[in-house]
Amino acid sequence: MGFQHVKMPEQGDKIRVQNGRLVVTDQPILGFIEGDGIGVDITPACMKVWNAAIEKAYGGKRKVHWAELYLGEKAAGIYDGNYFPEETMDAIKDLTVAIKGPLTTPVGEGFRSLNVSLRQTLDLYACVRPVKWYQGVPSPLKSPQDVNAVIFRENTEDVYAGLEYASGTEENKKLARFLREEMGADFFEDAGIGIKPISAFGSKRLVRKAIQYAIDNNRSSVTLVHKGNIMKFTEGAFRKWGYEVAAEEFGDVTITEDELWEKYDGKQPEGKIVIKDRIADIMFQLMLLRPAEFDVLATMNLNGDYLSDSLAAEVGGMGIAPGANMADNVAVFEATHGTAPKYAGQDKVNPSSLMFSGCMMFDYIGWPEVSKLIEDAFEKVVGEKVVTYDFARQIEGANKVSTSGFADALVDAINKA
Ligand SMILES: NC(=O)C1=CN([C@@H]2O[C@H](COP(=O)(O)OP(=O)(O)OC[C@H]3O[C@@H](n4cnc5c(N)ncnc54)[C@H](OP(=O)(O)O)[C@@H]3O)[C@@H](O)[C@H]2O)C=CC1
Ligand SMILES: O=C(O)CCC(=O)C(=O)O
Ligand SMILES: [Mg+2]
Repeated sequence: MGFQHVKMPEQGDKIRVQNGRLVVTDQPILGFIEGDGIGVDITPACMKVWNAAIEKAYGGKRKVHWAELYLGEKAAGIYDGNYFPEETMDAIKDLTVAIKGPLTTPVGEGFRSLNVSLRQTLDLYACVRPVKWYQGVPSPLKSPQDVNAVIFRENTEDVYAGLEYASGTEENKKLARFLREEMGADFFEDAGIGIKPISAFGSKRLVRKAIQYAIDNNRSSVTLVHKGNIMKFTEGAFRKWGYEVAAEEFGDVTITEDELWEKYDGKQPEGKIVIKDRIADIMFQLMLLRPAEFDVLATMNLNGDYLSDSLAAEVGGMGIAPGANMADNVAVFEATHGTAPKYAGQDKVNPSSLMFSGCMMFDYIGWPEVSKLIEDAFEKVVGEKVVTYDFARQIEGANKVSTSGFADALVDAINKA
């Protein structure tokens, strides 16, 4: 495949998918996108840590050949103002696996989110965000070790679908007229209008992936999070479709919460995953007060976006929350946080969110030794109170270091492991 600006490494092999399984050689090519804002700080820092852990784990037998791809401001500089070059999409499809830094989205005006466009263009329908506590990390909870959840957030529809019509525009007036005259709707004259599509197809494939993950990883429950009491035919339908997938496709390994009590007196039977649901507002309280009751969470797009940042706060904050955008055959790993513009270029922020997204990526390609080394090094370094500013402000007597200083401390710990 010929590219205009993307330079594929001279060595290395593209990851392939055969019969639904990844084929990864010892010399894979992985795509990376630096990202806007603090991308310039965290991406090089993470590269150092990832490469050191790979070298340590495999002693030179395995190596990643990195291919830089472009989105956002860096892309605009290279592709004549184009923030979202098509060849980046082609390259990600070609490479199958990539990792990206955060990308800026203007608020209330300007272009649509590049992150959302990426997810929709590549149909990366599941945003997977594990939330767990590491020893030594500061937390506002009394028992942060009880937090061990994995959010499966639908990533392509909901109010993120881009069906939004600004107040005062012709399109808005046309739609408002239709809604009033044909549908009997009533709302203020000058309302901006957004449409929230939630489909059976999108909901079911997301919940299917969440249940499959729970099966593959020995998880005990999948909770469908929704506001179905208010938005009955979108969020309520998500709940209904979620239970349908569980019953129709995983009936032999799942039970509902009602069945748990009616048939098993509340004692979870061996080999069964409990499917339950909670209304979104109470879910935020439950995850603070009784996080141990929750495991895999399946959400629509907006609820999952909110819940991700809220849960991150329970285990150290945005600086440590990893994630992945996944389809069945393509995956783009990324931090949960954004571009934190006020810190851009200051070598200040915590690189751990992107770093742990990388760990998810190495697990995904079948190199778990790499993530194990990084996780162990992280606990060792943080245990010695060597931390970036975000943790330092929550830890008494911390030794505050820069982004690159933290990466260097991790590399040192990895080399000594
Ligand atoms: N996937 C993506 O690419 C995403 C992109 N965005 C985009 O990012 C831009 C900024 O969004 P905003 O809402 O400010 O959210 P951000 O996540 O960028 O930043 C919010 C705050 O979170 C903390 N934070 C974020 N990253 C880190 C880190 N690595 N280490 C330590 N602390 C961190 C900082 O807190 P403090 O101020 O307390 O120090 C920061 O001010 C917007 O354009 C938004 O659209 C947002 C989310 C995801
Ligand atoms: O696309 C964006 O700018 C924000 C996306 C976001 O907040 C997220 O995916 O968590
Ligand atoms: Mg978000």
